[in-house]
Amino acid sequence: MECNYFGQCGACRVYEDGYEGQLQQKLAVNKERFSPYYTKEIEVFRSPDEHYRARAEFKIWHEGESIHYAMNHIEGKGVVFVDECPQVNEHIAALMPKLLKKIQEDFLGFKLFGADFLSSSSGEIAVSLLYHRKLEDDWEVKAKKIAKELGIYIIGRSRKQKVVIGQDFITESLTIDDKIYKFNYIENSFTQPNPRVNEQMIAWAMDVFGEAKGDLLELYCGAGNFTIPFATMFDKVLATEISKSSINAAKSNMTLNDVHNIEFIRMSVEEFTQALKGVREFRRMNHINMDDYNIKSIFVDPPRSGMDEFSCDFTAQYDTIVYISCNPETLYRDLEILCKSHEVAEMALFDQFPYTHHVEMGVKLTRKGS
Ligand SMILES: C[S@@+](CC[C@H](N)C(=O)[O-])C[C@H]1O[C@@H](n2cnc3c(N)ncnc32)[C@H](O)[C@@H]1O
Repeated sequence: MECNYFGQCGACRVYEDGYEGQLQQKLAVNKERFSPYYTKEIEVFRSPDEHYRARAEFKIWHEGESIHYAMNHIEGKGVVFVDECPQVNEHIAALMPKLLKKIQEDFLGFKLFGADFLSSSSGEIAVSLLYHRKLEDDWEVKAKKIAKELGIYIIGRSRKQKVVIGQDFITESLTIDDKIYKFNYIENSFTQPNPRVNEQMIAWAMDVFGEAKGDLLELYCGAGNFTIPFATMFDKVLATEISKSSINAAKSNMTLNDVHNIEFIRMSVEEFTQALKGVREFRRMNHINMDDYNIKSIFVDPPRSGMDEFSCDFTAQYDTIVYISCNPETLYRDLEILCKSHEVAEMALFDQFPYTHHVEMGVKLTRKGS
């Protein structure tokens, strides 16, 4: 990857052996880490080695009359100006300088401190501009002009204010095993950053569930990224997620893909497990009869913090567990609990974050003795 700021901005690190070398380092670290639970080959899924990110967040740095995109310096030495970025997809890369120029020409830079880009693979882009000031009508007039000239959506955000120019979502298409799925991605909500690796993660998860029958329970479902493809292979899917905007997007994605066998519930994992145990009653669960479900398989994709002990014990009730993790350290911690009753049958490494030490891991667990 050609980059003028390699090893300086907080987004990437220098690896002497290029993309393949850094991937092999990450693989070696994780083989060693997970060796108490898995000694077979870890399946590896590569990323494109540039233009792989469909979303990116930059600071806006003011220097005299001019403004720059910026990232924190990796060693905490202030900021690094980022005039171009080979990590972001081609559409964001092409837009970045044009947008900055328009912001300066139209005086939209006053108290602007951040710009977040969200793009589909086909080039639809929503940009969130983050301000330390109230956005008045004249801001909206100018932002509308820029949005039209650049063919993008702009979302102006400041304290307790959100002004949407156009719309606050883009629509992404993912191809999984030759089938195309469409997803509305909402600005300011979780989406997987690397679409080509995301497609491989979903295909892998479907593959390792294999012949699993009956219904599926999914925790941390986001906007239905895995749920909607899973719905093609299970009779029914019950999926929960804490974020209201993600659950709303998940419901619209179900319609977008003409899928009807998913029940999305907005609930934290902690609330959901309390509801199932009868510890607390939730109106949001009133229309769900758990006796209608025949769940033997569970899919979890928690945030970096992983699951807590209670959620792991809950998950261990099910015979087949597929766990996707963006943090191998918390995955390892959770495996210490899950592997009391289960064993790791498959493990994969997805290089979702090239040129960083981060990886995404996938694990399939089956009940011991089954
Ligand atoms: C790594 S993301 C995965 C989302 C989705 N599976 C995807 O592929 O886009 C983790 C998700 O867990 C949700 N989340 C975080 N804490 C939660 C909790 N305590 N209970 C339920 N969902 C939670 C977040 O809102 C986020 O959507």
